[in-house]
Amino acid sequence: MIHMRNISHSYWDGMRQIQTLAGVDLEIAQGEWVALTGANGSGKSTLLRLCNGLVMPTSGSLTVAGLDLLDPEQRDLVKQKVQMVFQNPDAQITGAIVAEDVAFGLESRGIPREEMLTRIDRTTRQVGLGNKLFAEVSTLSGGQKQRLAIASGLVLEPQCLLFDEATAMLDPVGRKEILSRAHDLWKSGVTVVWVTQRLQELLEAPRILFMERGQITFDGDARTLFYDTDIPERAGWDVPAVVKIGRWLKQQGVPMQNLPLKEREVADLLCECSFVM
Ligand SMILES: Nc1ncnc2c1ncn2[C@@H]1O[C@H](COP(=O)(O)OP(=O)(O)OP(=O)(O)O)[C@@H](O)[C@H]1O
Repeated sequence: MIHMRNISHSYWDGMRQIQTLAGVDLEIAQGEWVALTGANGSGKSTLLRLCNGLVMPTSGSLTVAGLDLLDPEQRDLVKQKVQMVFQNPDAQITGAIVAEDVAFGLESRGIPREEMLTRIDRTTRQVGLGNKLFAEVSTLSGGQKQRLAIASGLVLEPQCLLFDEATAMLDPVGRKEILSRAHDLWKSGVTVVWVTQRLQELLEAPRILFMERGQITFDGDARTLFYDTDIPERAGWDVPAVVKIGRWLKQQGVPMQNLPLKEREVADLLCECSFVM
């Protein structure tokens, strides 16, 4: 789905070049859920924006959904296939009414009216806004606005959704809601790249990318990241209790593949250990 070869990128800040990505290689297959994390300024947003042509690499090759992003005509097609959800929904909502906002991308692509209505109806339901079609956007909660932003991307039937800290401005309920909608979409076959600073979201991700100074320095699963690298310490993370207990269990000889990522797994392991002790 996403193939990056030796991608570099830099910004010109008016005085000098600021290198944001330095020789990134990355393969993401269709249907994967990939969590992307790293310190502020490590290059996460730039990497994400490259994937739908919002920024262009300084060097390297990049294809998304089989299309070459360096070719301007193919780039326009990629922008349909890959949709992005930003941290602040207000920055991407353009309509005053829910249906109007969802319709915007379809109108600009000349989709026939009949099909537009079907798609708007389907996607607003998919994100739980079926009963808000004619509501004014200004009356929606933060979580509802973020769901509207997802619907407006989803209505274009993308193969991939990029979430750039899309839950950072939401309360725990709104956060759960968005995560669960994203999960449903992933289960239906959409590729998801999920930028986050939340360790809980990393623990639940099947694949994690960790970025440092414009490079991907870790690409693997949560067990390896939390139990077999010094990244949590290097990144200054306050690891969750489940990992603290897991590290103790590791010292007691529990094999890597059994180390817990969920609270339920801790309970199971402690029960087993108490039989052994
Ligand atoms: N439009 C821009 N012009 C100049 N420099 C930029 C621009 N956007 C980002 N940068 C710089 O590029 C580097 C990488 O930024 P990027 O936003 O990709 O990192 P990030 O990991 O997403 O950070 P954050 O977690 O703070 O969003 C930073 O040093 C940033 O200051």
